[in-house]
Amino acid sequence: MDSFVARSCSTRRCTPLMLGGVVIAFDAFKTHDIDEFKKIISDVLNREQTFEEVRTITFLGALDRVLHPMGFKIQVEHKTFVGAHGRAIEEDVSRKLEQYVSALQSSAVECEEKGVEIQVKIIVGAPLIDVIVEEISSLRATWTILDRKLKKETRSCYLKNLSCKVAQVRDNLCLEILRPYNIDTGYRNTKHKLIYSLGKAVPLPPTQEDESDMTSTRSLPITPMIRSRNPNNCLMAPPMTNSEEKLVSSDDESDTSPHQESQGEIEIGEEDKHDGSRQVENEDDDVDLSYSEMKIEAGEYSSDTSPEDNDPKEENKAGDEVDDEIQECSNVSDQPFPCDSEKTNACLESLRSSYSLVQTATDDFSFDKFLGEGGHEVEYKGKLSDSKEESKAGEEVEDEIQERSDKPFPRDSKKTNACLDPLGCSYSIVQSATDDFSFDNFIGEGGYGIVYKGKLSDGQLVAVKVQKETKPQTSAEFLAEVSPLSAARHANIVPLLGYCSKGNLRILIYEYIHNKSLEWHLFDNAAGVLEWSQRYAIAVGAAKGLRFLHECCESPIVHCNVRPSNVMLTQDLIPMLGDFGLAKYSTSKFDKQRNFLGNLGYVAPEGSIGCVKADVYAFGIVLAQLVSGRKAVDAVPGDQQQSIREWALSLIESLALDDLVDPRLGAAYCTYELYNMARAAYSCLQTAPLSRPTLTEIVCILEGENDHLRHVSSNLYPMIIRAEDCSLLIR
Ligand SMILES: Nc1ncnc2c1ncn2[C@@H]1O[C@H](COP(=O)(O)OP(=O)(O)OP(=O)(O)O)[C@@H](O)[C@H]1O
Repeated sequence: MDSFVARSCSTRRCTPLMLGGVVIAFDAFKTHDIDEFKKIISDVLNREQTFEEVRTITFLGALDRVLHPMGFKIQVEHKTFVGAHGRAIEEDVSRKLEQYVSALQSSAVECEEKGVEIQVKIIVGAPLIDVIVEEISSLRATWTILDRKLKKETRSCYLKNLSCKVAQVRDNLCLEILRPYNIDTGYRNTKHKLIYSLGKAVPLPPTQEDESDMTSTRSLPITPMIRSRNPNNCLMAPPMTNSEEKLVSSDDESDTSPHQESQGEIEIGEEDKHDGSRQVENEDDDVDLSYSEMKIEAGEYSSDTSPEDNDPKEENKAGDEVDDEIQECSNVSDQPFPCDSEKTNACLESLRSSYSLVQTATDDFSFDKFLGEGGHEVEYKGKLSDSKEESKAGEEVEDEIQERSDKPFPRDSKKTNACLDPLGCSYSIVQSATDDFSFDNFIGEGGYGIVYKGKLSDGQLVAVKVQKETKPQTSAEFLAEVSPLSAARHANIVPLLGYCSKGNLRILIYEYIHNKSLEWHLFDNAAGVLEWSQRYAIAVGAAKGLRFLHECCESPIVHCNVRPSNVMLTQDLIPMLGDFGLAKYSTSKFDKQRNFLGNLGYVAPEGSIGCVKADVYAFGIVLAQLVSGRKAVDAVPGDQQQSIREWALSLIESLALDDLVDPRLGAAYCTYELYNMARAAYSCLQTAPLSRPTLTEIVCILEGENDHLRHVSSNLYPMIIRAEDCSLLIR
């Protein structure tokens, strides 16, 4: 052993896996104490007489089943290594590999002194025994050590099929030699049970110098993950074929030492083949782009780090005139709505004028200007006049509305349209904008009110929502309640531009969103079929909007009515959440019952609608609808109704994710995004509210920030939590 060539730390870093040496085979699905593995290493190093000429110790972990992050066990077979299952397998393998590599780093020092390399390889395939034998043959092991947790009854099979020398770990952790000589088994490596593999060398612990290098490249793993690349599946390493063996043997000709590099098996970037010290980032560049987003890099995720990737400069530009609290949100990278555009501000300010202007705009809420009605409001079309005289007259007439001035509108009032009262919206403006709430301007009626389309004097289109019934409250109380809603500005939130009240009438004025609601796009016969990429983008955008309401406003805003009809779409299909925070305004028993029934498919099992976890549940239903194109509650034969939740959860639990997809899409969908959408929906639809994720977590799941799942409740992701909690025990 003393004669072994010492290698420098830098060359160890990126050394491809080596052939030969001692292979320690273990069942990677089971929990292992790393101290046991370290003891095996010490025993091998100390028994030079037995394990002569050892240059490499390979920990070969085999998986014939993996624990899906959703908590199910997946039996691995070739046919399961597709789509969502494939991703789950890949993630599990990556995670395990990183854990073993980092746990074995301290032993790498001991090995380095004796010129021995340690490497870890995780292989996936079934049956376990076949895949292990096949891989040991490919690795050309001189010795195989069978871990004590491999099934004892299979020992004779290993002995029969392995041509190399064989030892085993006994329960007292001592090594026992089973066969100290090679045999010819006639094994020809033709079974190809291996489905997928990933391996890499265990590096020495970083020196101080290395650490400073690493800080400059952020918290990248100490050693790079070496991935096999296959034209058909970039992460899949096929069993070594004869031609690959030849490739290795041709290298052997120039290097007669047993220290051979398996170039045909674990493929890395060209540079790596020549220069082992290549930087990690470059290596990742070699990974197929379609897979790069799913890469898991230990330690890179911080729960403090926002996954948002918006350009902060753009946000700051917009932020000049945005409220302070919105600025705070932009600091955590939530994109504020660019509400300071001149046009928006002018309209916003114009809408803060007196009730009389609304009255004028809608011809005193004439039926002609009636647009539609929600459960809470009636919307009228109104036409605004920008004449100063009219505004003045309106203010004089509507003294009552002056009440509102004791609750100043919390926004910048510098840009006040000269003709309007900056403290609230004039009724006459709304009245005129909606042509006195003319029928022509009626858009529709929802649970809270009737909605009218309106046009302001500067041409801006608005949706005017007139509450159908209101609880007794003063105008001041009303304004105090809605002003936080009007302060909520985000790219995925329908801006509340203004509001006014007259007597019992409560009016909310929103920006008009041109392209109808998600409900229409999913379910109306006149709508075209939304493409998969559009659905996925809508899911992510809507989640960001809801995240903003829950997590970025001064005090959290519970939407209370998350459903496709409240996801409005722009012409570019950007989703905008509307109707948020309104449920509390509904007072009549009839409306409450109507809203409850209307929302039936979206109400969480605990029956609450006024808390963030209830919003999360409803969002899970929306996700399932986006994927499947199904109604929240569908009629099934026999006058029965089936909730989308039951239907979707049973498919997700049986991992039949492809069956979730809207049949109108055929095969035109991305399996990775489907996996993320299903995973997010599954988490949202948990029965226990506390098991449901936060919106930040949902965005991470949707965008494939899988490492973040470890922050989600342990009952959903036991495997991940356990591994994290116990550094020595690896599952
Ligand atoms: N900002 C908006 N821009 C354009 N159309 C809108 C806007 N807000 C609402 N609408 C339309 O007005 C109609 C009524 O909407 P409303 O939100 O009141 O009812 P709903 O969403 O059908 O039910 P619910 O009150 O339960 O949310 C719907 O057709 C909706 O698409």
